Amino acid sequence: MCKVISVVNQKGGVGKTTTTVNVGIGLAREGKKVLLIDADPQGSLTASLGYEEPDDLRITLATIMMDVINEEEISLEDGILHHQENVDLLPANIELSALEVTMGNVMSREMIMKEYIDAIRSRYDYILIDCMPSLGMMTINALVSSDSVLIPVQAAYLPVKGLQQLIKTILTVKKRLNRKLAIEGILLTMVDFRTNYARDIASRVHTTYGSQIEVFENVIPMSVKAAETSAEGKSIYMHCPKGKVAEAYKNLTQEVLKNEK
Ligand SMILES: Nc1ncnc2c1ncn2[C@@H]1O[C@H](COP(=O)(O)OP(=O)(O)OP(=O)(O)O)[C@@H](O)[C@H]1O
Ligand SMILES: [Mg+2]
Repeated sequence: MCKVISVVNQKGGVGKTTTTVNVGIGLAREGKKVLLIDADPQGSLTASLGYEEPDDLRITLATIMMDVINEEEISLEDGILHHQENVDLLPANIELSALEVTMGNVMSREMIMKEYIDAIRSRYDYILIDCMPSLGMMTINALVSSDSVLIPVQAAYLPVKGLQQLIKTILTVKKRLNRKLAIEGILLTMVDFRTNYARDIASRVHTTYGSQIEVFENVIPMSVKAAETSAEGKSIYMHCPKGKVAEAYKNLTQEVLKNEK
């Protein structure tokens, strides 16, 4: 059985892409068959897996979704790239933003990505979708396609308001479009444990959301090593295998594995 997880937060720069890469490759290292989908026109996931010029790619998520809209036959191999660390990638580039505009007039526009994912999901154990920093139609499509949502939150401050908006959107999608949608958990990223401030925030997340929503036990420490990986085109496990970020993502991967399918 395949589990589809969207990595979502409408706030930018909170670690969505870094988490998608390192949980995705973490799951692959545990023997799981993994597909990563870039659902951000910035193409950061695509670039951080080593495809430095996403705009040069011919087939991307946008092409596939356009084919779904036009009811064209899709070959499931189309557009899938194979990364050296044993994950597959469906890339994205700037064309995705044009598609988001086009989708405005399409019938059942929230269900386009789901149609594709439902067709391909039997080939994988996990599909992770790296969402863009907005709650627009592309992110709604990802939520509709998913079994659960992983929410990275930057621990530098607690954006309570932003999180409430996000949780409201998730609950609306759950009510109207995707009954089975669950919240995988809130993940604290870029945590600096040298400051008490970070500890405060960690405990505030637990008190504000802990009972209602799972907060992952593992948090991701702030480290320049994490920032370097995106430029290297590989995971933290290859870039700095003995570091604390690799250890944190490894433990987080175990938590994800433990969560029921
Ligand atoms: N644990 C960490 N410690 C230090 N820097 C990090 C860490 N995780 C990610 N970064 C860096 O912070 C920046 C933002 O991370 P990332 O791209 O993963 O966020 P994002 O939420 O996907 O951003 P966007 O909203 O633009 O898609 C990147 O430069 C990344 O390399
Ligand atoms: Mg990103």
